[in-house]
Amino acid sequence: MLEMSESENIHTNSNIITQEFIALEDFNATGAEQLSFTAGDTLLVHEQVCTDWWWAERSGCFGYVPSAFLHRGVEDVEDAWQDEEYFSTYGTLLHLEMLSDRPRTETYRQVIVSNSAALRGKVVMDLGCGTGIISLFCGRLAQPAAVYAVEASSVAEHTEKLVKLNRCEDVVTVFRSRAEDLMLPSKVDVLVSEWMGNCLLFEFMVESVLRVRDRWLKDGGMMWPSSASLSLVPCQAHADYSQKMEFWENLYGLDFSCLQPVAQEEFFSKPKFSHQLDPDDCLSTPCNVISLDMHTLSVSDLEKLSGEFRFTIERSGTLHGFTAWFSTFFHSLDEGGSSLELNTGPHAESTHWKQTLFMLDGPIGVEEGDCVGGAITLQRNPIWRRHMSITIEWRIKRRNDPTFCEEKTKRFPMWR
Ligand SMILES: N=C(N)NCC[C@H]1O[C@@H](n2cnc3c(N)ncnc32)[C@H](O)[C@@H]1O
Repeated sequence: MLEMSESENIHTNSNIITQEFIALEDFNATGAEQLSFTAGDTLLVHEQVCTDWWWAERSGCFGYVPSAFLHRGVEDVEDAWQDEEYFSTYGTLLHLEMLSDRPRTETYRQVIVSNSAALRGKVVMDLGCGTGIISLFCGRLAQPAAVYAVEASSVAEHTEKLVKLNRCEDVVTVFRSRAEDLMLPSKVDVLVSEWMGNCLLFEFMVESVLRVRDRWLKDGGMMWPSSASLSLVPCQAHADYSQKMEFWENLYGLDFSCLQPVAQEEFFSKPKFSHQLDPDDCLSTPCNVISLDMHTLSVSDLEKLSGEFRFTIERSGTLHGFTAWFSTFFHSLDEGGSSLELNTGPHAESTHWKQTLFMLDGPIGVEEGDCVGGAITLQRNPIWRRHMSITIEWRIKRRNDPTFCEEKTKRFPMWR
């Protein structure tokens, strides 16, 4: 890596315009002339030497950087949060899908019912209330002093009517606003929200929940969900592999296999949402790879979350990939009361999220007793703030062949 003094003789070209770029992901230099950086770093590009490599500076150090890892500065991005598109999506009766999700909606109802006594006289905020069903549970199944039903999309117009129709207007007040922009009459005792996206974090509504917690939750107040975890399991996915990959090998007697690399890129380079994992396709006992405490988690923690895993294969089969899902936990307002759990995994009643499948670049036969270790990293997109990439690193060791060790890594954008 070159220091400031050495570099001035190499790239002094007065008509070069230095431009600021943001690093989309980590880059580890593989040569002295390259410059390492971390996702989110700001780099000054002094010369776009060629298409793929630019001459750049970070904190007084210079070197070549891969242009594919960089994006123009955030100020160039019109709408890093894509709020207009995001909230217009939720202004529709997309809420029917969420209301139809019985395990999800019933869990929140159970939380209110089992805490109804402790909620008496409390002030509750329902962040991102949608049609307001959680607020209506509070108004009808408990006796809080007030419920602030906060919703930024146009569905809030309907929420007002639903509050009146269900005779909750004395307790529930609807605020049509981004929660971050709220001015409230008081802090709240309970901040309840159904913020979870695919793979737990997609949409990153969780950032809004944390910012509102820091601004409006009383000291000692309750977050519902109180904690969340991401689980992972090595799995088979014969149907997906057959339908998207083997499909091309013999098409009406014709060989279309030259399209398989295209299919690999098109179907398996990104995660598959709403995957229904058959418990019999789990090759091991699932494990928690990431746990979030909603009372202490900070917004900066969201930039990069990672966890390690170590699976022992419990049944011989084909490792096609890994499947992820989340659980959320709701602590009781009563000291020592039991928590409630919403589990979106393959062994629980199916929810509208189902699970998320990460297909590897080729199936691998595994035997009982083999070991699959590694790590998963959720790297938030420094430009497109509702997006992230999930990188899975794994290594396979075979019980019957101590000389075998295959290590690979794959990065899945969700979606940018
Ligand atoms: N993945 C989810 N659970 N998404 C639920 C999102 C619901 O919360 C609403 N919402 C999301 N972020 C916000 C916010 N910062 N302020 C108010 N409402 C929000 C959104 O309009 C939709 O009704």
